[in-house]
Amino acid sequence: MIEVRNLTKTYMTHERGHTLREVAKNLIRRPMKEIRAVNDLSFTVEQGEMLAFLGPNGAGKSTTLKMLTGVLHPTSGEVRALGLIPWKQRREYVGRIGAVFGQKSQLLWDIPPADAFYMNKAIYGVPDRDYRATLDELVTLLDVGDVIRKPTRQLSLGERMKCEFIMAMLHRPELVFLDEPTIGLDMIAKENIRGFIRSMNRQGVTFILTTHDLGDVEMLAERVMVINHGEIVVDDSLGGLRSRLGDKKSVRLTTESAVPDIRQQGLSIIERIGPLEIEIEIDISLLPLKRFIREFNEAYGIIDMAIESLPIEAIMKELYSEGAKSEIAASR
Ligand SMILES: Nc1ncnc2c1ncn2[C@@H]1O[C@H](COP(=O)(O)OP(=O)(O)OP(=O)(O)O)[C@@H](O)[C@H]1O
Repeated sequence: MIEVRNLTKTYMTHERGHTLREVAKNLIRRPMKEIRAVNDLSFTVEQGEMLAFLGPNGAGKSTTLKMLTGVLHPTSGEVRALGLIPWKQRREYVGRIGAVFGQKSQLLWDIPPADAFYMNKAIYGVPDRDYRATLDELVTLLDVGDVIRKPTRQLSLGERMKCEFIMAMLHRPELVFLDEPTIGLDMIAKENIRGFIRSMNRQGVTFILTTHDLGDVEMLAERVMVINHGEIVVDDSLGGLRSRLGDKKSVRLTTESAVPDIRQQGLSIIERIGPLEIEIEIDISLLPLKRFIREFNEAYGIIDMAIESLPIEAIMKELYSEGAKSEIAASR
């Protein structure tokens, strides 16, 4: 469905300088600096996949998505999506893809979503019967029968996001790009939107999701691609990602005597919750749980304990930090 080969994008910007002297000098000379936002990306996405495309701020996600949607020309490399070259066959391509940006609205502020939907019908040339059938299905799925007739400015964020999804799906796109689709939503609204995305995915729609909300990733994605400094750091299933970084557990303990600042292989203190309460991270490949519990019980007397797999946040923190690349490469 999508084939990306050696995709690279460099931006040329003016160097400003750090000191006042440099800034003044650079105002006259205007030296240029090259920023390699995306560096030699190659990957494929199959039809029906749900790919989370992640990375820290400035990693190159938006730049990649802009090239995949055809808004931006690459400096070099190739993209073939739905059999088309996005930035060359843009008209045909746009008719087959959809996009939802949590921070940008496609609706019009003063008119009801129902009218904006009708405008999109005309823009995409959706036949009457298809339009009515799709609208009915989406409105029922998202439960927005009354909502779509109110002016957009009167809608809650959750209601507006549901309408943004209808707007993006009315022409039945095969491939949909989502950028922070649940940003700012409460838990119920997030779950509604995630449920909708899942049901569209079950119907065969391919999704590429960019988000900083790891709840979206855990609830939606099967495959996770992490980029940093414009390069792929990881491309794996969510389960594979967890095991790749070692079998880490978070242990919350209440003890009879305070646990001191200890240094032990496979163990690190995450947080001191109270004088006798502590959260510890354990890599059980280095420090088996049984041994940890025995030693801690003997030394500090365990009163209460809760063990959980390390949340995906912790895994992402490692991947987003400098040096993540070498760590992943070493674990391969
Ligand atoms: N138009 C531009 N001109 C110059 N540099 C740019 C431009 N757009 C992006 N960049 C730079 O390219 C790099 C990648 O930016 P990009 O917006 O793709 O990152 P991102 O992963 O989407 O980040 P975020 O999560 O913050 O949105 C950054 O260093 C950014 O400053």
